[in-house]
Amino acid sequence: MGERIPNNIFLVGLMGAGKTTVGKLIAKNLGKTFYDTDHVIEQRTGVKIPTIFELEGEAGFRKRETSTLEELGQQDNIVLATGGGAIIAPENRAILKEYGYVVYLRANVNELYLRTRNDKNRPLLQNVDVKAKLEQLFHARNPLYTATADLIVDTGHQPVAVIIQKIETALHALEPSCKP
Ligand SMILES: Nc1ncnc2c1ncn2[C@@H]1O[C@H](COP(=O)(O)OP(=O)(O)OP(=O)(O)O)[C@@H](O)[C@H]1O
Ligand SMILES: O=C(O)C1=C[C@@H](O)[C@@H](O)[C@H](O)C1
Ligand SMILES: [Mg+2]
Repeated sequence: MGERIPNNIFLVGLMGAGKTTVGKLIAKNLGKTFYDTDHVIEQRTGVKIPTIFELEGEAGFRKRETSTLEELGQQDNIVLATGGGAIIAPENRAILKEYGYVVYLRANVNELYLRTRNDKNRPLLQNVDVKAKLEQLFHARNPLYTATADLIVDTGHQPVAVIIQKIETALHALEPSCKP
């Protein structure tokens, strides 16, 4: 970790893990700029993510996600909420590892289900058995989030304030040269 640009915090985890919610507050507390790859992509295209999936397929969205990550990763002193699927591509994982301190917000499938079941802006969870889909995604992605993370924080049954406190405590405990 000593050779990495250490000022950025990248939040990873499944849909509903709380990356956007937690990221905004951490950025405010630490005086960093907040970005969310999903929102940046929506702003640039002028449409919501389900529309990008409809027009360009998941593959088209993933290309946009990688180029957005590449670009934002070059910035300094940011907190970045990544899309839930950003962890899939090896090149994305390399960007995350190289340019920031990676925090995995982990929650179990039941919790994620309760948080996402009524959301219409997550195309992968429309017209499917949401719990079964989340289970499949958890199974496929949990090892990748775990392997990529510098810090894992459980977010199930944890108020957002407690999650933020845990992350900030972990950051304070780091060597000064490794602190984001
Ligand atoms: N610790 C928590 N406890 C209870 N509810 C939470 C917690 N964290 C987030 N939520 C709620 O869960 C929902 C999803 O949170 P959020 O949008 O921050 O997740 P996300 O990780 O950014 O998801 P996505 O990958 O789809 O963008 C929101 O309604 C949010 O208020
Ligand atoms: O888990 C995923 O693959 C996704 C999560 C969201 O953040 C969005 O990036 C998109 O809906 C895909
Ligand atoms: Mg989000």
